[in-house]
Amino acid sequence: MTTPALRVRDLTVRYGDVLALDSVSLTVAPARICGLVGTNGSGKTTLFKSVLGLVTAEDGQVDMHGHRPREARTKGIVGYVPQTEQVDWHFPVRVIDVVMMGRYGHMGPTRRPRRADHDAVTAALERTGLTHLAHRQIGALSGGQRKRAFIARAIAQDANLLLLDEPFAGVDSHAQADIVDVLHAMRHEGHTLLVSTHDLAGLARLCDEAILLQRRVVAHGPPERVLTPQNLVEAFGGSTGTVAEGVR
Ligand SMILES: Nc1ncnc2c1ncn2[C@@H]1O[C@H](COP(=O)(O)OP(=O)(O)OP(=O)(O)O)[C@@H](O)[C@H]1O
Repeated sequence: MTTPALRVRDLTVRYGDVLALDSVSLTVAPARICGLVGTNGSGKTTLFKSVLGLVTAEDGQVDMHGHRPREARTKGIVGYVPQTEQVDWHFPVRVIDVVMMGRYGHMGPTRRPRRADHDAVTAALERTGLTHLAHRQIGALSGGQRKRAFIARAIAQDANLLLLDEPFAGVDSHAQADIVDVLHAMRHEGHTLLVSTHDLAGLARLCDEAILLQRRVVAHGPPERVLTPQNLVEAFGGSTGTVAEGVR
């Protein structure tokens, strides 16, 4: 059996009295796109933070090809595309500098870019259609362009496992289709992608598999088997009719 790109076992995370993840176990095989869906507060970001080693688990284990989260993050084995709403856009930095940040794990402590780093940044800007905006301040981009800049950073990083937090939020349908193409190309090259999204209707187009999270894993498998009315009611509440409407 192939070694999973990501293995999470019995992961429990609490913030004080709040139980954010309750004994979550899952594995994702290499070169797969796995959608992560659930209500607000269902633990998606907490799962990402756990995989990145940014929160301390009460119990359980995460590993990526034998690497523990913190090590995987510092070695650039796992990469993260944040919700762009969480970023300080007044920070005076150009698009090309943001994308170069993806190369830090490949550089020595001096962080002096070499030829391979410049080449990787150029290629990532091209892949995301941002070459003409490379020298613009990141704060002067549109929402969709900002997302693409962070995806370009992740491409330049060349991480084995990539976590994308809501890459489609606030992005028009044209730009969404461009992002989906880039993500499919990354999967084709062997990257594994875990993508949190509220876009249930677009899940089957994007993903090979999906995880429905509600503090614990409600269902995990092919999107059409995960998004059943019963599972959706369990995760989102409401009646089967109203929830199922949302994914048509
Ligand atoms: N730093 C924190 N301190 C206390 N509680 C927290 C903290 N971060 C998250 N929580 C709580 O943990 C639970 C899971 O939050 P999390 O951010 O992981 O959910 P989410 O699925 O990413 O939500 P959303 O879709 O709104 O981004 C929520 O109840 C949230 O209020």
